[in-house]
Amino acid sequence: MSLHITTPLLSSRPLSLLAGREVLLKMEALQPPGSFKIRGIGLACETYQRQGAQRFVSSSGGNAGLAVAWAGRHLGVAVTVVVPETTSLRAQELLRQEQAEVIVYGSSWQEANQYARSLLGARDAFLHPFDDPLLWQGHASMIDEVAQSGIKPDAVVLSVGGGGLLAGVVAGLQRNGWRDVPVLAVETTGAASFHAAQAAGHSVELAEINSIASSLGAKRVCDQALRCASEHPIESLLVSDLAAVSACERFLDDHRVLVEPACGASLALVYEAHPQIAAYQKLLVIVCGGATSSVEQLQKTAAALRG
Ligand SMILES: COC[C@H](NCc1c(COP(=O)(O)O)cnc(C)c1O)C(=O)O
Repeated sequence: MSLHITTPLLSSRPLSLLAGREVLLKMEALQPPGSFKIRGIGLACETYQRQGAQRFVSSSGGNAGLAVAWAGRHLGVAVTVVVPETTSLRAQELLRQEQAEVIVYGSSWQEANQYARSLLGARDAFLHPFDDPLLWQGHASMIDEVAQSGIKPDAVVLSVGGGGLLAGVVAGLQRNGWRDVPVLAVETTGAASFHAAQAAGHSVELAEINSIASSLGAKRVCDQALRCASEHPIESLLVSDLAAVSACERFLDDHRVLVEPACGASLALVYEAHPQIAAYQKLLVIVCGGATSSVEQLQKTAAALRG
């Protein structure tokens, strides 16, 4: 019994009409903790529990931390999540709702992460939000499900934060014999760590993150994401914060599902008719989800961005 669910693969009528091509949606927003994260985090937590872990420790104030908290509650393992002061009260509330111990420490993820690691004892397992082979192996299951449906996409659209979703989807494409299916890897312009690494030809750390898509806010992508870029066709694309938020608003109307701007970034390729999608007839969008938004927050952010 896995901790994640098999999610719907929808053919979106409104997005297909808008794009003039078939747009398929892998609805990871419907995973119980609210995002795709539970696929990889669930596999990692089950593995670490089998290896004797009696506590899971995470430094993610976002959806990865929430997936760890959800997995711990279902596996009967204690969870401690260390989050920076910038973490929203809503995110902290969601973590506590899953019975996780929440420690607020530091003004950045880096500080919270260092403190989280300092707490680790012999019986603890640290769950990294994106840089762990078990995460990539678990995330790949979403592509297995697409292959099992008998539908082969011409390209896959996904969002990039630290690169764990990208690494998982590429692993899934390769293990299903789809090395010819390119990935359109999307970031917001203020969180473009993968784009910077691609341009530089090596790993790059951004000086700062400057995007409302906070769940994409990793200053440096994992090395595995760069390895994927050297062995699989990947195009790195950027969208604005406004395009990402507008996509969330339109998606809520079109499909009645609220997602974070991190997910809106991918949907924006379709809603903004990005030229890069014109080459593909059957487009698969990973609707990665995200639980730390609210309708009120989305509307406030959109209004602020529109000025
Ligand atoms: C800073 O945050 C990293 C990570 N969120 C990552 C994330 C991504 C990107 O996934 P990644 O590329 O990090 O594996 C996409 N879409 C959503 C809704 C996400 O929450 C976290 O939750 O700690």
